[in-house]
Amino acid sequence: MCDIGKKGTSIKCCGVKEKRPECFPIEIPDDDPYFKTDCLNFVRSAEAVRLDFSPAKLQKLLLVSNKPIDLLDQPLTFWFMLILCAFLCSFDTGPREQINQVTSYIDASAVYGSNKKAMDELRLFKNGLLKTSKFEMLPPQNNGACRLTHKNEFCMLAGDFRVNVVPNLSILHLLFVREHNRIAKKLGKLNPMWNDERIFQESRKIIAAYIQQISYQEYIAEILDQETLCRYKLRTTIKGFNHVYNDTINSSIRNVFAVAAFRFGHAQITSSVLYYKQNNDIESRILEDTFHNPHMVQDKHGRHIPDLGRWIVYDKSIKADRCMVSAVRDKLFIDKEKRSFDLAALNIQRGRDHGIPPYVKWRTWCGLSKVTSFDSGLYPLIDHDRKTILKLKKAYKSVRDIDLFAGGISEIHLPGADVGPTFACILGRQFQALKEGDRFWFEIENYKTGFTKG
Ligand code: HEM
Ligand SMILES: [Ca+2]
Repeated sequence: MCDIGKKGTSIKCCGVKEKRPECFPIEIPDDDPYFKTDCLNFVRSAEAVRLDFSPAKLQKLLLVSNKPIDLLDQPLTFWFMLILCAFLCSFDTGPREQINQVTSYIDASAVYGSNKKAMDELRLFKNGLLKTSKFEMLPPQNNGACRLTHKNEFCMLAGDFRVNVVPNLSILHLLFVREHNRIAKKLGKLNPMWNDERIFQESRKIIAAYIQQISYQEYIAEILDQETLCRYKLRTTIKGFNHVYNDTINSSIRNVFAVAAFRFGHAQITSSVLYYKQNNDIESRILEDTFHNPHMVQDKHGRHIPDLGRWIVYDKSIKADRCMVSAVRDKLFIDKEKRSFDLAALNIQRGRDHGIPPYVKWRTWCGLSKVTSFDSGLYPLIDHDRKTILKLKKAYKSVRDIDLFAGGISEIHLPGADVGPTFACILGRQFQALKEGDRFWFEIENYKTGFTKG
């Protein structure tokens, strides 16, 4: 999300005389249990042009005084003018769209960056290695926005700009950088004729395959139920090839996936970050102290990294229900002046910023039962418990107003899943597109871009 103004300064939308067009601040009601101010800063996502060549749009262009033109009877210049016009006209029409900052494909872009320039900055250009700093840590970045509380600590650089948000995220970035370098060293030894470029790309191919396999077989298989996994063909093969690629599938990230469904993980965030020590001792820090603070990772030259790793491996994640911990609901990115954000509110407002249709519309899109009322009549809410329905009724005047994030996160989970039916459908469809529309998917047989039979 872009909230950078001129010369890299943040855009202020609260307490300013003249609001900029990018501003869409959240009004805070007087009875808010935490916030004492009346305004929460919110900057709209950068807008993009939507090139609209839909049949409806073209038909509109072809109508002259409400009479359709005979298409078969037109000279070549007409077609040229038509295409030019469609292109130019689309610049100022159509709904507002947003821009992606990272590649949609599950291509290890969090490790290597989303473009060549970013990748080159991360490479050592020697023996296929990625850059690290002293004690095999991530390399430093100069203009990162970190809260440095201890001497000699630094903001870290990785393939994704969110690397410093919380320590448990930072160590996952680090894990894959170290693994890349471990593989690169092995490949270099096994293939003395390979140059830096070949070792680097082959190692990258392996890391990307690891991440695809872990995402589908370990993660998605855990968060979704068997039926959804089957319906959207999300399982990967254990052995051999799987020719899943379909060049008609659009693998980009659906707006609804990014602004609502995949944010279900925000309800799994815990209030503390823990060290699970080797001697079974547990140490914890409150989450809000760890935002953008590399201390837990870099303390004692990274001695606690395995302790953080043990925590994320051994501890069960919490249920993704409608409750979010105070550390992100009240104290997200809290600063010295005690200014903070509310992640649930940001999610809902981001949905409105991007113009996402409401909860009930997504149910229809997913082929789920119609909803026309909260708890009465022919089509009431059927995937929420009684207490939640009452809460939704209190918050929204009409059932048609329920924002997708609010309606989706509070659904009763499908058996064996971490989400309810609406989010399961949106996640399932997105993950299917990310797999079947990926020419470099790791299960595809291709001697250059894929793997040989093992
Ligand atoms: C402590 C952990 C986390 C923090 C502090 C955090 C914070 C944030 C923030 C501040 C945003 C931008 C909100 C906005 O302005 O719209 C965001 C976006 C998002 N988050 Fe999280 N998040 C965390 C964990 C997670 C997890 C575990 C998941 C999913 C499993 C997740 C999924 C997403 C998604 C999909 C977006 C939208 C990204 C985009 O459109 O570019 N987050 N998160
Ligand atoms: Ca990517």
